[in-house]
Amino acid sequence: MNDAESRAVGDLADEFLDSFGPMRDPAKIAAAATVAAQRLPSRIREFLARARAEEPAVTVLSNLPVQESLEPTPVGWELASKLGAAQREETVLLLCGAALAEPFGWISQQAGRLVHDVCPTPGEETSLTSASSTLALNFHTEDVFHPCRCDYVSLFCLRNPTQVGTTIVRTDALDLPAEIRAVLFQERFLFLPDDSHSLSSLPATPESETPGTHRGAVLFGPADAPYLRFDIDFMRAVPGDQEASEAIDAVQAALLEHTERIALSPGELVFVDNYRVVHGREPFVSRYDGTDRWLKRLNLTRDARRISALTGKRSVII
Ligand SMILES: O=C(O)CCC(=O)C(=O)O
Ligand SMILES: [Fe+2]
Repeated sequence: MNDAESRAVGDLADEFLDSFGPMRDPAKIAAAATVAAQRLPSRIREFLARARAEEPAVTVLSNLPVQESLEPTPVGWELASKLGAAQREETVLLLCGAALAEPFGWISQQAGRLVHDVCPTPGEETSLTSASSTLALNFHTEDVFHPCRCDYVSLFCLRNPTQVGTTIVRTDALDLPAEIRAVLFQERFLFLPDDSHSLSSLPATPESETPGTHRGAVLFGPADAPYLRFDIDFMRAVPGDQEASEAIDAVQAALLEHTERIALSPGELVFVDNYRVVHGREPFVSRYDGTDRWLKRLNLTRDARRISALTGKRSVII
């Protein structure tokens, strides 16, 4: 966006923050953001409306406002939450996201916050969560286990001094043999909650000891341009199904052949279509000196009523 549009987004964020203060009530904030997003510059609303209609794999907004006086990168989301770090940037993400789809969160993830912090955390360097650093994050569908997982995962870059790449693979790029595709279209796979979810907040399921486990297919939707659900670290074939297990390996191998990278710069916001793209992250070295990479993250659904239908509650926090 141009500088005038960027300023207008910043002004709208300030106005929103003045009216609503820190984000305490997620349902109220999400609804208010959807209304306020109508006042974003028209070119941005049109751009995002087109993205919603045409389903591009990734959509990027650039030149969004990030304050010169941005505070040091917090060492983890808990501290960020306690400090209320980068509230203005959080609001910018919320407003832009709400122009594309509906914000929601998880009670089991980052304590039910609507906007998350993605920054390296001491002790988590090799974890399988966004708080890691030295270990690459494998390609994954965000929240692969859940039927209400987001349509878009949005990542807004505040700091990325060493240009660490977010890695992606477009489902359309995968050229899998027909017999493997046929297996992947069948519900022969178990998807598990990833380590960013606290298991105690997830419902127990009969299918497995792990709460929140869900059975489903890897490919679904349009036969000629299928949607994908995949996370090598948090899925497995139904026990005893060797063919399904081999199909998982075939997908993982294909993903590694079609890797693209997006190294976000401050002020860039990427909306990753969570049905059409899997994403991950390159490894990097964290410094914990306030200059580390820092993103804000927001989950977006195209239909929040799906959440109410499933949970039996009118809530934007699953
Ligand atoms: O840090 C990134 O670029 C992506 C991390 C990630 O997978 C996520 O936050 O969902
Ligand atoms: Fe992710």
